[in-house]
Amino acid sequence: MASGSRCTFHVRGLDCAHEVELLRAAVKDAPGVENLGFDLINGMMTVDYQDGQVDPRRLAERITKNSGLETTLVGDVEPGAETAASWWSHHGRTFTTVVSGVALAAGILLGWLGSHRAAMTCMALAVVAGGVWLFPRAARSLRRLRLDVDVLMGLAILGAMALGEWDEAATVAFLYGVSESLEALSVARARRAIRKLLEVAPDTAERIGLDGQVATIPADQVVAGDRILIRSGDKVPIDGSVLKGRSSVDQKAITGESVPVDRGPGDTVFAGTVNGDGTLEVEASGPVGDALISRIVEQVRAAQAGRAPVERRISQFALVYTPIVVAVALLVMVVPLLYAWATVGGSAVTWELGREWFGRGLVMLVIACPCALVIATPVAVVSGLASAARRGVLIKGGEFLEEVGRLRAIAFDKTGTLTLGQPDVVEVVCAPGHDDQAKVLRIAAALGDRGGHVLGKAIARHARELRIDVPAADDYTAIPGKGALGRVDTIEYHLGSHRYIDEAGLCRPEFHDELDKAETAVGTSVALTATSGPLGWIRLADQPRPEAAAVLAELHKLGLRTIMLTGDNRRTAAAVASELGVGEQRSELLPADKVSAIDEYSSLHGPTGMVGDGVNDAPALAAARVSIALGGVSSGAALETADVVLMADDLRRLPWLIRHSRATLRMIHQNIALAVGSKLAVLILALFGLANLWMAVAADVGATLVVVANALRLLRPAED
Ligand SMILES: Nc1ncnc2c1ncn2[C@@H]1O[C@H](COP(=O)(O)OP(=O)(O)OP(=O)(O)O)[C@@H](O)[C@H]1O
Ligand SMILES: [Zn+2]
Repeated sequence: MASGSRCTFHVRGLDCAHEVELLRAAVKDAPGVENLGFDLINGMMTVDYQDGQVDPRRLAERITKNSGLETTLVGDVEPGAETAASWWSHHGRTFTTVVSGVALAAGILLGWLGSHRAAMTCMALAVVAGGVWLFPRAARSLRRLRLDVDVLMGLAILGAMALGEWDEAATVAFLYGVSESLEALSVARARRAIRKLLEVAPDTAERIGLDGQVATIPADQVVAGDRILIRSGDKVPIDGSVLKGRSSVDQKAITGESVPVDRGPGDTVFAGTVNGDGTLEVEASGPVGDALISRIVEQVRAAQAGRAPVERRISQFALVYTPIVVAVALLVMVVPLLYAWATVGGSAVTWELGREWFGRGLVMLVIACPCALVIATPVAVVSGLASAARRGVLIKGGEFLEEVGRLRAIAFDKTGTLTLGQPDVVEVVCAPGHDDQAKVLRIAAALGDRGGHVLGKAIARHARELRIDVPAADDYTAIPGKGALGRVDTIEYHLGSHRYIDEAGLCRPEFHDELDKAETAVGTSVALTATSGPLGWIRLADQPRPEAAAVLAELHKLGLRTIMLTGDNRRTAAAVASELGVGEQRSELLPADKVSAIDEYSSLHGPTGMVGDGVNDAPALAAARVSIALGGVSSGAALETADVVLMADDLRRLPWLIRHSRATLRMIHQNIALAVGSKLAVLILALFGLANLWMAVAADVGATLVVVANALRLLRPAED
């Protein structure tokens, strides 16, 4: 199979669902093109293609020619050209709409004053000004036999002119201009909101030179290893680790919570966060482009480029809806005439009758436009994604926003998710017949040091705190969900759950009973054995997250079921579950068992999401309808793999996320109902000859306006 490449284009005027259709059509037959992505917020389009089959520059020319939208390959644009045409590309539509509106108003006024010729001229001007964008696009669509908004509106305007209804034609042209400007404005609004996310990092940094002199340089010139001075009250310009100084840092830009965190030598600070009252000297970990905030912005950008499933369904609906309404419109235009001719005869087919029904048909052509309907979803989705990002919740696409809103249950991993994941050793116990506690700790630490398991690492840390010399283990092998084995001084040892050493045949009856008893105490006991038999066990205790109980209670109030999935032993699991008030719990699960538990739970209770810390729960996260990772600030891995990332190392945003997703879904549904309802109302009025063209367009524009305004409410900064 040929491998694929991706190229990105800047498309001038790409800011609504409508242009997306034009662009899709423009590349449809190009060989080698595999997948298209659209970023309405930044006016970008990405094309995935098979290597060697597509010349991106030629493709840009082709798209420009076929769609009429000026398309340039990113990297090819000279900065000068960008600004030259930009006033027109940004404000051109608004400008022509205003001209059209003024001409229309003048025309109406002159009409009242009885100056009919002058009024007609003004109306004609209003049509031309309102139609400069519309007619060329409509012509292009017609050539490709596409019935889109432009074609329908264009036909309505021409039809009205044919009937001599100049004021109607002018009104339609003007109102359509208004609706287009509104769409562009609403997208510009969302675009700004996302850009604001980026702007949290300052443009300059203060670099400390080798001679100790401080120089102000552009932030994007910082490279890994630079020493950066961050004064009290300043924003941090780059990600890095503190070399000198101590201060509190407000991480709101990243986590959405303005709880200051203490930072001193060795700690990490992030670009975009705000330094408190100390001065810090920081070693940059890399260029600004690699900073966490840049990655978040990149993810949000990519997220809103995709289409949410509701959006896709609406587009499909529009694809059917429009031709049907157009067909009805045509029937309305001809059937009454045919009927009159068949029943009464040729004399009944009068100019008056034709005019009447032709007019009603035109109204229906306008109703056939799916505008408000199509814009209803993307604006809501983009607003929803952007406002979530502002609160430290990174959602990887509209589909996940939608899925979260539909969840019926949430599964939680235990360690690191419902608990802090920082276990401490509370007890080291020797097996019957042994008495060297230090040896148990030393060997366990040697194994724990090799792997990445929290329990093993905690044991190793504890041993070092007691100044025990931890030897290096050889041939370390981890057995996920069970334990690990390895060699210390050529002797093989096993470290793991009681179940693991039972299954490995390494347990002994007396030890078994004592360990069983010990497991009634708080915490998790990890057993250590040699091949000759048990040496002892180490009990570790982890703290529940302080916010966990309240979060679980709130989720229950929101009507969600909760379940805890853990590899830990039954008693510990039960103790944690009852302390926190988790709905259900399953224990002693291997990673694969967690996957089947999620599947089972989903089929019993409906869509189930999974919350984990993204460290060792990847399979279960992947199995869930939506995977939610917490602690984006502390684990970069979570940022890449989970569908939703709570940037703070904290569960409190979870109920907010549920409410937010549900609110977004509700808003989308309201918007759709509104758009469809207003169409239906006009349709019925039109059938009875009670609606005219401007009413139909006004209903469309009105609905678009309300729908967009409604969706933008999601961007409102709220206290929570
Ligand atoms: N590398 C290891 N070192 C020591 N013990 C281990 C190791 N791997 C697993 N265990 C043992 O197996 C049990 C289950 O481990 P596992 O890593 O599956 O837990 P988990 O499912 O991640 O826990 P939780 O569900 O609480 O997050 C642990 O409680 C521990 O006793
Ligand atoms: Zn046993």
